[in-house]
Amino acid sequence: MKPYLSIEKLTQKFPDGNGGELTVFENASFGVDKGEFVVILGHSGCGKSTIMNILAGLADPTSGGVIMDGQEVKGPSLDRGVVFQNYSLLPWLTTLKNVMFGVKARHPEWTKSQVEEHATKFLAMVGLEGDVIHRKPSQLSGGMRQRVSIARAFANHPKLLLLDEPFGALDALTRGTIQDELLKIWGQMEQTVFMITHDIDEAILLADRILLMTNGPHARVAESVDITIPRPRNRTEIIEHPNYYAIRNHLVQFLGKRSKELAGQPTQAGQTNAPATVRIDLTEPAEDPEDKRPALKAVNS
Ligand SMILES: Nc1ncnc2c1ncn2[C@@H]1O[C@H](COP(=O)(O)OP(=O)(O)OP(=O)(O)O)[C@@H](O)[C@H]1O
Repeated sequence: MKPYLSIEKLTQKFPDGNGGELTVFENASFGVDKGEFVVILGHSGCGKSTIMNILAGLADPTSGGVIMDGQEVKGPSLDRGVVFQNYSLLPWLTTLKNVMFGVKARHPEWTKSQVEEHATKFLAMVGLEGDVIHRKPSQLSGGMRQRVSIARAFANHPKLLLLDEPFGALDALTRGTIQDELLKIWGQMEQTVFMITHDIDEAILLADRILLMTNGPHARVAESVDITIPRPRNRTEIIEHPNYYAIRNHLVQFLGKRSKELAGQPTQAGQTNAPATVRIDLTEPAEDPEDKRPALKAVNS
């Protein structure tokens, strides 16, 4: 059976500025299940934002396509919500009205008070209550603005929520608090999320699965790493889990070394670049009682 979101043989080429062609990625194929939180990690320039723009329907790939819930993704739609690093709030509307704006578009049949109640509920879920919701974005801190964009995105309950480095502009303390709020709100809804980040610890905290991209050009999604740490997760306790550093080391090693080694290998005609599944679980008993090595399995490789 096809996954809820299916990325099929996606290829992106751009003019390289010298009359030639830059192949960013080729035949990238992977799936995301309904309600899954998937994070993509890779070095600058490998094509993460390009994939995100295609998923959002803001750009067309050179070839290949994206199927979501049985339909091909074509152009932007309310079914796909995007949260960017720069908040993209409407500056002339209050916090509450910024959230209501999207809810009204999604549910045109709702009364004004239904829309307001729904928006207020989601703002409260990210800790914005009272007078603050009647302030305009310019009167809020960066962290508060990002909370508003998260509340707005979740309040619309899109089929797919795309997060493009949403915490990149925030200080570490605020970032931590909002990560917790994001986890809380995500835990209460069956929301499919696809997120870009450069922060390995953030990726482990939030994701069900992390997709690892090799360096470009000719980048590919080489691995899909299962995050074998039970939920609910919490920033301070997660590091105590036996799998935490084993997973972290695998990711660091991939980004530091293997992303370069695997880079730049053009695909054969017709080849599909599906990622290998990696599952690291030190809590699983080793098959051979004498074997004390970490349980590391690669499937489909
Ligand atoms: N419209 C465009 N025209 C030409 N080249 C482009 C265009 N958009 C992106 N590129 C090139 O495609 C490659 C991938 O860019 P992309 O922004 O997707 O990378 P990224 O992985 O998101 O990087 P970062 O982590 O720095 O945001 C880069 O080499 C970039 O220069």
